[in-house]
Amino acid sequence: MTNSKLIAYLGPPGTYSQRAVTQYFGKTPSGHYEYVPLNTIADCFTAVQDGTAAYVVVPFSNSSNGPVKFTYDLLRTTEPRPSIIGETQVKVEHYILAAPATLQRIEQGGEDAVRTVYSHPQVWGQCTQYLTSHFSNAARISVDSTAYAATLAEKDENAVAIASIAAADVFHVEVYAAEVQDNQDNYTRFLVLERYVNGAERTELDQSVDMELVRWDRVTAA
Ligand SMILES: O=C(O)C(=O)C[C@]1(C(=O)O)C=C[C@@H](O)C=C1
Repeated sequence: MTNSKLIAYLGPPGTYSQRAVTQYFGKTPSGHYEYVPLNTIADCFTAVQDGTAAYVVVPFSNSSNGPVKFTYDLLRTTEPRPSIIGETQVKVEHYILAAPATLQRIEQGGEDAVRTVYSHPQVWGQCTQYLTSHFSNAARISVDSTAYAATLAEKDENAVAIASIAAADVFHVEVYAAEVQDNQDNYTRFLVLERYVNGAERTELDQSVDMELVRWDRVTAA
C-alpha cells in the first residue's frame, strides 16, 4: 500500500498515455489524486514499485503492430510484478506536426527540406504506408514519447514529429498532415498498474496478461 496521491503516465502532456489516463480516471481525478507525467515507461514502473505513484498507466499493445516492447520487458522483469487493476483502449490517430518555420520550408523546398522525423518507436510500424511516400530521405529518430517528439520538432526547423493532435494543443507546432496511420482502426491498449501487496491474489486481468506474455514469448522464439 502507498499513501501517494499521484497517478503517473508517460509524458509530457499530449501523449496517448495522457489520454488513456483521463479516459480511465476522468478529466480531473477524484479523491485528491493528481496526474504526473514521467519521462519513460521505465520511470512509470519505478514510480509504482517504490510507492511514489499510487497508480501508473502504461501502453501494452497496439492493434496494428502488437506488443509495446518496453512494457512487455518490464512486466517480465519487475519483481514483484505490479498488480494490473484495469485497462482502457485509446483510438490512436497520428498527425505530422511541425514548427511554423518548418511548414514554410516544406512549402518552399518540398518534403526533402525535412531531415528528421521524430516519434516513439512504436509509431513507425503504424505509419509505414505514409512514410514510404513521404519523408523517405529523412532519418527516423526514436524518442521516449510522441509528445516529447513534438517538443523536439518545435525547436527544429528541419524536422517533423508524428504525434497525437493533443500535442499540437500543448506545444507550438502545427498540423502538416492528419491521420497518417495505416489502419484507420488503430487502437492501443493501456494497463493500469498498482504496487503488488504481498500475498494478494492475482486478478483475472493479471492472468490474461500472463497468457499474452507467454504467447508472445512463443511467437518470438519460433
Ligand atoms: O508516446 C506516446 O504518446 C505514448 O503514449 C506511447 C505509445 C506506445 O508506447 O505505444 C502509445 C500509443 C501509440 O501506440 C504510440 C506510442
